[in-house]
Amino acid sequence: MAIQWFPGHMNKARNEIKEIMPQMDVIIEVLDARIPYSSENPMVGQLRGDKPVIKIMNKADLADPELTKQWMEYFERENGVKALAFGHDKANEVQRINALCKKLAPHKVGQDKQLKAMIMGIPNVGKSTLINTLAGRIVAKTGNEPAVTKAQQRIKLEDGIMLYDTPGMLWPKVENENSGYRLAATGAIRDTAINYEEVASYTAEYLLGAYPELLKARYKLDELPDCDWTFIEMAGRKRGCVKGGNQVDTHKMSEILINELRDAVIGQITMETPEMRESEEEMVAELRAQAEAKKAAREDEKRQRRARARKNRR
Ligand SMILES: Nc1nc2c(ncn2[C@@H]2O[C@H](COP(=O)(O)OP(=O)(O)OP(=O)(O)O)[C@@H](O)[C@H]2O)c(=O)[nH]1
Repeated sequence: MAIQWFPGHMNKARNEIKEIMPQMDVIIEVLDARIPYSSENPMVGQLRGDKPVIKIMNKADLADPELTKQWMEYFERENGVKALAFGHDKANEVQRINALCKKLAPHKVGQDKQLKAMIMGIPNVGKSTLINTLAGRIVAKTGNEPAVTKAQQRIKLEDGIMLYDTPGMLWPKVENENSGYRLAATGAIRDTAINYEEVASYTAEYLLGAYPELLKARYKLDELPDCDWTFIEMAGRKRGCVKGGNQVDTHKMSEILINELRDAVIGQITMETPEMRESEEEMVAELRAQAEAKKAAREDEKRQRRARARKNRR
């Protein structure tokens, strides 16, 4: 599934971040705890240099607590990275972020000093909600639709911290098709850009492997389906998604599955593990290398053709 969704303000954001990054003391990266790999912004890795990063595993109330723990340990193995998990109730967490910022940039703590923290995150991870909680007032617009945050702003927090907000960003091209499905399933991609049936099929296959009992219980299935489409069939009938000719309305059942996954009514589900990240990164690197080799071969062929033409002209 190719993702055709890249608002122009995201390009602008990249340039803005590049420009202000050198002044920053700490980067706060907001992730969706259900997809910690796919909701990572590649710009953080590309532009951070050796700046400390706090990874916020947001929406942890919707995610699998055991996997959230594993992800945090995994992230913290990287130099200068700390991870915190936040759910809906963020008010109690403000002190934890402030204290961590200060711990990571102690040279910016004290009278007349200002610690600059940049907050980054792909659309709809809950960045604005977190900013409002940190600020203790409404400074950022929140909403359930991705790409609500559009302009950059600075927010003065207590304790001498200046928070730099950046517009929501998704990367220019999602090279990993599986990430595309998971971003769509959890709601990071606009609904108009997704094919419900494809996303539901991917989701059902993943859930059958990782959380079969939750699926069985939620959809009151007597037995475990053997594949994604058997699941859509069985669950569709249980839910009364049937149209003319006693056919299952697969589109309707697909919508139900995705909406129930997003609302966590199936259970606390995480769609990625650190192992998946490792293997998919390898796959992406391989695909990239293959594409580059193909491009080099094409250019080589062109060069040879030009050389032959020159020779023939002589
Ligand atoms: N369950 C749950 N929902 C959350 C949490 N944090 C935010 N949300 C919801 O997620 C949705 C998106 O939140 P926003 O704060 O608008 O997200 P954003 O990252 O600023 O989005 P953009 O403006 O598109 O960049 C809203 O419906 C929030 O209520 C959380 O910790 N748990």
